[in-house]
Amino acid sequence: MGGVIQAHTVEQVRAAEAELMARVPAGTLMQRAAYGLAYAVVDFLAGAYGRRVVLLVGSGDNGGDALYAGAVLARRGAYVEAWLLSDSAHKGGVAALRGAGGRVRRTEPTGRRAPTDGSTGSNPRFDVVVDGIVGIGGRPGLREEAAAALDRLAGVPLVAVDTPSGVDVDTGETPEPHAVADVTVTFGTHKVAHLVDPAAGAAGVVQLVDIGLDLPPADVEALQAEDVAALLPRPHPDAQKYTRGVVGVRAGSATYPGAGLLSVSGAACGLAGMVRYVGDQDVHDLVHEQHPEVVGAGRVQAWVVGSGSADGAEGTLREALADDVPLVVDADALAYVDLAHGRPVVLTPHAGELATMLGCERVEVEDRPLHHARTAAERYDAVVLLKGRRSLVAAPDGRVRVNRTGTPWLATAGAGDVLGGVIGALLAGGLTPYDAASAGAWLHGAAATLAAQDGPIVAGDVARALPAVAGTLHTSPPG
Ligand SMILES: NC(=O)C1=CN([C@@H]2O[C@H](COP(=O)(O)OP(=O)(O)OC[C@H]3O[C@@H](n4cnc5c(N)ncnc54)[C@H](O)[C@@H]3O)[C@@H](O)[C@H]2O)[C@@H](O)CC1
Ligand SMILES: [K+]
Repeated sequence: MGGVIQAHTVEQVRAAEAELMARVPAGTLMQRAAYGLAYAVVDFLAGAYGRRVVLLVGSGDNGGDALYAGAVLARRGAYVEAWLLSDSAHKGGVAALRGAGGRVRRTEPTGRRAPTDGSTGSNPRFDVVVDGIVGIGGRPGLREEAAAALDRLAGVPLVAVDTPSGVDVDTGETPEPHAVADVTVTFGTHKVAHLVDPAAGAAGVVQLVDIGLDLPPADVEALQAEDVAALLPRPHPDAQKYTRGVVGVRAGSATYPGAGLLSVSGAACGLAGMVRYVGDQDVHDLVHEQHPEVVGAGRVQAWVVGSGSADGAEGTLREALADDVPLVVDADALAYVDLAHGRPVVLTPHAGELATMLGCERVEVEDRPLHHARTAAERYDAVVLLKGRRSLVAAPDGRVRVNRTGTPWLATAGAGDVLGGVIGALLAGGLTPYDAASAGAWLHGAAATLAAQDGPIVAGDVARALPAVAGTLHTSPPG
């Protein structure tokens, strides 16, 4: 697929690096990385001359990248000071920085303060910290010296080399202290920690420097607009409403009528040929007021079940399962998800609901979202969309798509109901559960961002913005 962002594991990166290193002169990859890093820092600082740069340097090649980049910056007129956080540091890098006029200092032993200008609080001395403490060779967490140096430099913008030091690169978990970057400059490919929260939240803006690696397909990826555009169903020139797919909604109840209405609003985004609503008569009337095109019971190609279904969730799910079609199972119906075993299903829990499904605490899901989304997808043999800042769509075979669209304004009541509806429309349009969930999450986040341009939003605004977002993806019929 066109622009899809792939995130590889450390093992995959190491293998690709070894293969490439065998074919190019020694040091080539590090030079490519260092130049890419140096120019990203120049870009970040809008220049090099006269800028003050501090490098935090660990014992490995991540520190080597920082030192060589520091040499480039020093040659371009920056004041560059390296703080070596360990007894050993990349020798060639240290020599290069010294040769370019940079300063190299060993930090005080563990527990003592890092070298400073004597000032306290923020560090007006430096314009940027380059975090070369650890990269893909690091264990999660920071040694005391590294943590102390970061504390000392708190408030200074930080550019991370390859990854923010201290995060778990392959899982995106952040169990220990770690660096928090404004920009992360990574090499060869994205790593899982750049896409998956909570680590992604510590990576800032991620810039990729191509160093020529040849990589296999990744298990973790993020769709871009062009990928979503390629997935969306388009009406065939001789389409009629039934061939475009009919999505049915069984959601809402006398207690929660709005959930039914919002699920329908998402389903009525225009990407399916028809929307049916089956449920409480009062909800039906409410739906009709706002969506006169919605019809009642009949054949569907996909069901959306569970939002606001309250006590009726189990019965509603059983009724939907009587039709042999794909389903979106949300909210109250998630408690009965075993009934849907073996069916093509998208489950759409938030962290609390997933915790209940897996018999663990919500905080465990929030700390390890990738692990728990994958576990649930395997256990329930279903596509699991774990909702969050970076929603994850996990397939039973271990593949995961991370959604990067959206806005904090999307944290609003009923937004999840709209999401279920959109995914249902895409299922009815013939997408696989994995594609429907990931494209639906992308559209939903993008619609929220569009709607929030004019100020705070409610869930209905997200639904209303969906057709415009689909329009930006050129979903007009062919011909
Ligand atoms: N291998 C390659 O071909 C390339 C590697 N590059 C750079 O090299 C990095 C990987 O280098 P390395 O394999 O040397 O590993 P790192 O530099 O990431 O870290 C390993 C070193 O850090 C120490 N360490 C591990 N965990 C730590 C912790 N929590 N706190 C403090 N120290 C810790 C280890 O003792 C080890 O010496 C990449 O992230 C990238 O920045 C780039 O130069 C591009 C090419
Ligand atoms: K780093």
